[in-house]
Formats: sequence, structure tokens, C-alpha cells
Amino acid sequence: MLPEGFVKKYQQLLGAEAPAFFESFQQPRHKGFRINPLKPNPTEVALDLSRPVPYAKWGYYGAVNGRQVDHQAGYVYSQEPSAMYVAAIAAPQPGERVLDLCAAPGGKTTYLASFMQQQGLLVSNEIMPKRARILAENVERFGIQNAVILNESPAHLAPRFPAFFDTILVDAPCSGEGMFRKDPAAQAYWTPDYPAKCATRQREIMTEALKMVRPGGHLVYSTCTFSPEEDEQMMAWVLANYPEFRLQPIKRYPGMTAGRPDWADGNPELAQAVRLFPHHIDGEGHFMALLQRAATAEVPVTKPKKKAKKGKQPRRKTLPDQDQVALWQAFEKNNLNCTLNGDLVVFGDQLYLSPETLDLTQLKVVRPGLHLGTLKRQRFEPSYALALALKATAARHHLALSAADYRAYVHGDTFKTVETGKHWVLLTYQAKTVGFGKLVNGTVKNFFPKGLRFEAAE
Ligand SMILES: C[S@@+](CC[C@H](N)C(=O)[O-])C[C@H]1O[C@@H](n2cnc3c(N)ncnc32)[C@H](O)[C@@H]1O
Repeated sequence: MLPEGFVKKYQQLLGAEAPAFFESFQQPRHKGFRINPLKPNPTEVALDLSRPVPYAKWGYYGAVNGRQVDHQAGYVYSQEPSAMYVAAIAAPQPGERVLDLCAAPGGKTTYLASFMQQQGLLVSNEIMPKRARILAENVERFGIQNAVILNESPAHLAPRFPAFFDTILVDAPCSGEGMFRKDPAAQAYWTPDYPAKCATRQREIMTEALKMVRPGGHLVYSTCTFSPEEDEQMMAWVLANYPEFRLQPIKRYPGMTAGRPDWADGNPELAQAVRLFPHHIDGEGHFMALLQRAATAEVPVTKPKKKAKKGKQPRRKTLPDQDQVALWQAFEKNNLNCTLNGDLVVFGDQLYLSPETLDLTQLKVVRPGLHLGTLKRQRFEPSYALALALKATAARHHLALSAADYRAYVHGDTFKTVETGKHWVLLTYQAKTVGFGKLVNGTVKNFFPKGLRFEAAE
């Protein structure tokens, strides 16, 4: 049952449309997924691709089975169809600097990365530590090479990246009215003053996010809620307080409706925003707006940091030493056919490849780039993330698994093979890279991450 206050509110706002809107909550929800253009032959998945989402490149209606190789190998990402349009509006170019400020679990980050084709910088940030780890898992599964994953508050990020990003996505935490069908708990949580509370937090987030957009750059703001307080009124607040930002038109596909100036301060510019209502479109519902910062906007000068006294400059702890570089290079030479681009960065005994030289000191870093692997005393152990970022042909040794071997592998078991020798093997199943194993005299030792092990579907 929809909350009483919710029904009253939308009866008033939607008038004659309200019954159709309420009725949509009785219908089954719409599921969707995107295929991953970063992988070789991305359409070779065991899923029905006959129903594309008209407004979302790589998007389809349908459900994904999380126990199948298409999911495990990062060939598909489950995403509710209306949510897909957010990153499709942002559509960053390869080479751009992009920030996804509220990024977990990664639906929009993985979509942004699809556009970027591994070029440029994608900073994916999530404030909640647990959710940031899930974000990292999804980024790795998708095989993204140019992402830096942070676990920061917007207030801590803004002074570090003033006017830095070409594109910023703020998929704001919201009252989640568009989640009512998927998650009945969202209904129980709802109270008439909840949207206003969420709006306060959204203004705090936007205050920081806007500082990080470069002159001429864009910010996409989105919520999965219908409440004007969090949607048009948020954008009205931005336009009134930040005159260097203007709303830009967004293409409206059939079923999408214009933002409602009459639900805010009447500013006609608000009609540039887009609403996806569940009674008009096959999706759960979303609001999205595209802001652009004037190319001529003046950027406040930030004070340069005090330099450490001569001789006291701490050595950047993240630069690998010669021995560590040598271990990686030996692994690369003996095992890979490709060269990976970026800066080598070391955190403890973990080696990463960073897409851009960034000063990440005093930031909570989940991944400073692509995780390459672990530096052991005399050897290098490649990571699962590296395997999923590689094409099978990028490795010197690869091994195609049978269905039984694949099941054993994702379950965490060792298995036998007729191959001989002692070296790393990049494992594939149905021509999809699924992880590394170590071949030792006919046995493949299992390196599938413990926390991800599962029973594969038959
Ligand atoms: C709508 S969800 C993001 C969904 C994500 N963009 C996706 O597509 O998978 C909003 C996220 O904002 C995070 N969040 C909550 N409070 C926040 C705050 N004060 N500042 C920034 N992010 C916050 C939540 O933890 C949540 O992961």
C-alpha cells in the first residue's frame, strides 16, 4: 500500500494523471541490463538482445542470471531501464576527466566507462565504505582500466579537484520513490517530510560538486524519485545561486516528459530537465538534468599548499622501488603480449596502474587505478582485476575451460589439465576471460577471489 501522504501529494501534483501513476505501482517492475563494449565480442552473451532500450546504447530489457559466466566475466550489468538514461546523457568522450560522485554500486560508473573506452580519467567516489568496496568489485568485473575509486565525502574532494572535471555525475541519494516497486522497505521509510530532508543533503552535495566542474564542463544531476523538492526545486536552487550554471536541453524520447517549472519557482529553464514516469515508460522512474558551467566562468583561486621545508619533503610512498618495478616487468615480459599504459603506483604490497598522475595523499583511496596484483618477495601474483581487464590474446598462456572446469574454478577448486609447464594461465570460458590460474605440472591452482566464489548455473 502506498503511503497515505504520498498518495495525497501526487493526487495534487498530477491531477488527472494520478490514477495511472498509482496504478503503475501495482504492475511488475521492469528489469534491464547493459552489455559491456569494453569486452571483446560484447554481444556474444546468452541473453535475449531482441528488446533494446530505445534511449540507451548497449541497454536491453530483460533479466540477468548472476550465476552465469556473462555476469561473472563482466559482460553484462543489471540496470533498471530508466536509470540507464542518466549516463547516456553524460556520454563522456574518451580522454575526458569524469567524476561520478555518488557512485555505488556502479551502474552509472560502468556505463560512463563504456563511453570512455579506457581513455581519460574516471574518478568513482562513494562515501559509504562497504558500498565503495562493492563499487570496486563491479568496476573490476567490468574490466575498467582508467578508474580511480575513492571513499570520500564531497566536502573533502572539492578542495582537491577545483574546476578539474569535464563531466560530473551526481546521482544523488534521494527519497527513492522510484524504488517503491523494487523495494517495499523504501515505502515504509517514506514520510511526508523525507523529501525535504533529502533535499538538504542534496544541496550540500551539489555545493561541493559544482566547484569541481571546469569552465565549459557539464554536470548531470539525477534522482530516482518524483518529489519536486529533490528534482525541479533543487535545480531552481542551483540556477538561482550559481548564475554561471545553466540547464541544457536533453533529448526527450517517447514517454519522457519535460521538467515542471510550476513545481518549483516557475523558471521556464526547468522544462529542460527530463522526467521518466513509470506510467509513461517501461521503467521505475527517474529525474535528470544537464547543467553546463559557462566557459568564461571565473574559478576562485585556491591557495597553494605550503611547501615542506627543504630536505623534509617526504618521498611519495606510492612510487614503486626498482625491485618492485623489476618484479612487475618480469611478469609482464613472461606472461603478457600487450603493454598497459599508466603510472605504476604501489600501496603496501599491492601494485596498481594509475590512469593519470594524481596527488591522492590524505584521500581515502579504494583503488588508485587498475589493480595489477601483489608484490611477493621474489615474484608477482597477478590480480583478478587484471585478468578481467585483459583479452585472452593479451596473455602468453591461456586455457579454455570446459563447463566442468569453469564450475570448479568459480567454486574455488583446483582442477587438472593436459597442459604441462609451470606458469600463469589466463583462463577463459565460452571465450570470455574469467581469471588467472597457476599451472603446475598438469594442475591449475585456483586464484579466484575467495569472497566471490559461487555455484555456477547449470
Ligand atoms: C542513488 S545511489 C547511487 C547509485 C549509483 N550511481 C549507481 O548507479 O549504481 C546514491 C549514493 O550516494 C551515496 N551517499 C549517501 N550520502 C551521501 C553524501 N552525503 N554524499 C555523497 N554521497 C552520498 C549513497 O551511499 C549511495 O551509494
